[in-house]
Amino acid sequence: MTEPFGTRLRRAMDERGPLCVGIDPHASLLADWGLNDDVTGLERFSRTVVEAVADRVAVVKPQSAFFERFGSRGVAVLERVVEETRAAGALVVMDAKRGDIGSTMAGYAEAFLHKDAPLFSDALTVSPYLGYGSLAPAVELARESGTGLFVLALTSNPEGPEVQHAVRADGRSVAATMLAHLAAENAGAEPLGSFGAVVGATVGDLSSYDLAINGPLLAPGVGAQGATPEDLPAVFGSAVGNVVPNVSRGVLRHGPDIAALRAATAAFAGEIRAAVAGS
Ligand SMILES: O=c1ccn([C@@H]2O[C@H](COP(=O)(O)O)[C@@H](O)[C@H]2O)c(=O)[nH]1
Repeated sequence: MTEPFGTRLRRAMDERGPLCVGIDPHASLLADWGLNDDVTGLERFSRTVVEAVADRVAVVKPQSAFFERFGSRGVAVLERVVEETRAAGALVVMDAKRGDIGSTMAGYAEAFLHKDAPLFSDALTVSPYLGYGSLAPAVELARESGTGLFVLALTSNPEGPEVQHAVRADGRSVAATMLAHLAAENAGAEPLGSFGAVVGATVGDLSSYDLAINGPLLAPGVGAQGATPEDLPAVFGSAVGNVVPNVSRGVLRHGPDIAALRAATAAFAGEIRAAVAGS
């Protein structure tokens, strides 16, 4: 029986620190690395990042969009990235942001969370904006396969609040409702639940939100989007110990040199550790 994702993630965070490095092969980054904007460039880029970081960070988050844009050959590269990352000891959070009616959601869940799937990942980002209940097949399969979900709650982009801050008839915001659903999923889980929220490090004051969901908080926005490791304690308060900060371009812009990628990763990891320890 596979250990639950939350258990595996807690251990990885304790051993390696909480940093998640994102693999986002933007066309502009491929060019900066001297690579062509084609499948060969994609493969060289992403496997270089895996070699540089997957043996030292807790989590790697491939951004599926940048692989899908090359069609089946790009997805084949993504399969190798997942396999090599897991072999090097990091957990893979597949950032594919899937969300659909329940019957179709079952298909997406099979694609990423079934142990025999070519893209089997430790966790998947999902969108609850067809209604949280539409995610039920993914929750069920995640429980069976020892994987996890990260549900978009308070995203890092400036457009998010128009949906996520909207107030429901019961007076709760949409985002607070998602957090409450996650707290219910994770009730009783130890040391950490497997059902996390995506909460951007850029979103500012979260004091009106209950982030105590007993699950991980994936926090994109550090680096290129303007948030810093020092911002984390103020944004996440007492939940900061469960935060998995993601940095993609902030690390990737230092490539293709492996030593430079590792130095940038170590610098972010150190700043995050110091900020969390001092909070
Ligand atoms: O709210 C969200 C949810 C996901 N993301 C993703 O994280 C990375 C951020 O990349 P940076 O280069 O560090 O800005 C990217 O894959 C986004 O799709 C997010 O930014 N915000």
